[in-house]
Amino acid sequence: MSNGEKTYKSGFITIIGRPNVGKSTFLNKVIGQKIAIMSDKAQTTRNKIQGVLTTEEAQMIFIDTPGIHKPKHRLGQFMIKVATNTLNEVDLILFMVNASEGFGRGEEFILEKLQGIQTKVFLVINKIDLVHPDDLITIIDRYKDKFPFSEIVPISALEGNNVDHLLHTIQKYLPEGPQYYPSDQVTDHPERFIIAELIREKVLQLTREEIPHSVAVIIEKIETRENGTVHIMAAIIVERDSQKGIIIGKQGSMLKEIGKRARTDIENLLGSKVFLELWVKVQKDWRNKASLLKEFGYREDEY
Ligand SMILES: Nc1nc2c(ncn2[C@@H]2O[C@H](COP(=O)(O)OP(=O)(O)OP(=O)(O)O)[C@@H](O)[C@H]2O)c(=O)[nH]1
Repeated sequence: MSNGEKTYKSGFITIIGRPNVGKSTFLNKVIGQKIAIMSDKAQTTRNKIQGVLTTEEAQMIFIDTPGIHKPKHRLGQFMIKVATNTLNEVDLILFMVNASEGFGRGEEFILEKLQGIQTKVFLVINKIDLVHPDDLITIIDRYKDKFPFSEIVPISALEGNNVDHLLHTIQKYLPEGPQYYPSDQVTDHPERFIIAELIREKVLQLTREEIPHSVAVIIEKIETRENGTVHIMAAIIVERDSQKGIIIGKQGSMLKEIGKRARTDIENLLGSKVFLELWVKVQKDWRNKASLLKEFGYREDEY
């Protein structure tokens, strides 16, 4: 464009990294807690959009890359080939690592997957609030030789340090492009997914370390009754009987609390009264049972 006017930029970005490195924290920081629901839009894209950041200069669409984070399970294997396709199709990859943890097999696995990928990769070193600045140099040196990263950006997603700098750097690398989504859209997750995540979040919050992140929530029914109340039936899937006991709690007290807190959030989300029915199901080793993946909503043709 002439007169020095800036052109609009947009692109698809995926954040990869081992569990717990802070991917969700970063996205929440960037996108905020606001969730716009688009219930009438079918989930037809292969990859879930996790959030959209729209500014006057650019639009960044963060998408998930299923299959790259959890190589140990068949769930991962099942989706790994699609992960590779996704990595080649996005405009930028953010490889996030935890500054307070050493380089491990998880990182190595991901770097192997990145070999031969055409897309540019940033190394995002998160949780710098946990390390001494001198150590940061050592961490950077360690990673620098392992992969030709386009940029190395240390941040603290939790405290917000350097997050703006990362966003500016991302913007520099994005191609010229249109604003794909309306400005007020932050995510296109269907309601089902968000509701499941809200329930899962309460399970993890209230049970602290006792229930692993692999706990799944399946929304079995969402129904709007004539009086406008939304009835939701959801199953919390755990792998062990002992975990079921923890989630139910003494005389059902834990499950009741999970339900109460989740209901409040869901009511805020939907803007209507919600009747939430929760139950806990033990499905041993569910992540390794390929036949069950379909039941849990992972369909090969979607990924
Ligand atoms: N000190 C510190 N903690 C952080 C930072 N970012 C994230 N965390 C914490 O690290 C933990 C994991 O963060 P998440 O954002 O859930 O990590 P994730 O990568 O999305 O994890 P998965 O969903 O399991 O893949 C949480 O307890 C966060 O509060 C950071 O910059 N500094």
